[in-house]
Amino acid sequence: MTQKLKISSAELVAQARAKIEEIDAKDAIALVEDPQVQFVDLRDVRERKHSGYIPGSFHCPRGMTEFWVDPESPYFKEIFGQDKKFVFHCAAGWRSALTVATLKSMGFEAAHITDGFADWVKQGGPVEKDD
Ligand SMILES: O=S(=O)([O-])[S-]
Repeated sequence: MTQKLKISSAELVAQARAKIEEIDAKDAIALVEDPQVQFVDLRDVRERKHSGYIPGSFHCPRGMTEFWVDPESPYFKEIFGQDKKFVFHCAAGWRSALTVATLKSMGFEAAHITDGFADWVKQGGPVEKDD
C-alpha cells in the first residue's frame, strides 16, 4: 500500500527554496571565474561523467554533505573551511534546494543555482567533460 505522506517532495522543495539564496544560471555563469566562489556539484558521479560539469566545481555526493561541511565530523573536507561563497547545484535545483536549506539550519551559509545544471547548459555556461 502506498503510504500517505504528510508533505510532498514538491512542497518540501518549495519550503526549502523560500528559506535560501537562489542564483539563476545566468548570474551564476558570471561567477565562474571568480576565485572567491566555489561551485559544489551534488549530482552523482554518473551524471557528472555523462553530462559534464562546471569547470572548477567540487564534487560532493549529496549523502555526505552535512558531514563534509562540519568541522567536528570525521568526514570534514577542508574545502568547506575556506572563506568563499559556496554555490551548490544539482541537475534541476531540487536536491540542491533541500541540501542548502539543511546546511543553513546547521549554520553553513551557501546559495544554489535555481534551476540547476540543466539551466546552466541552456544558458550557455561552460562545461568540462572528462574522456
Ligand atoms: O537534480 S534534481 O533537481 O532533478 S533532484
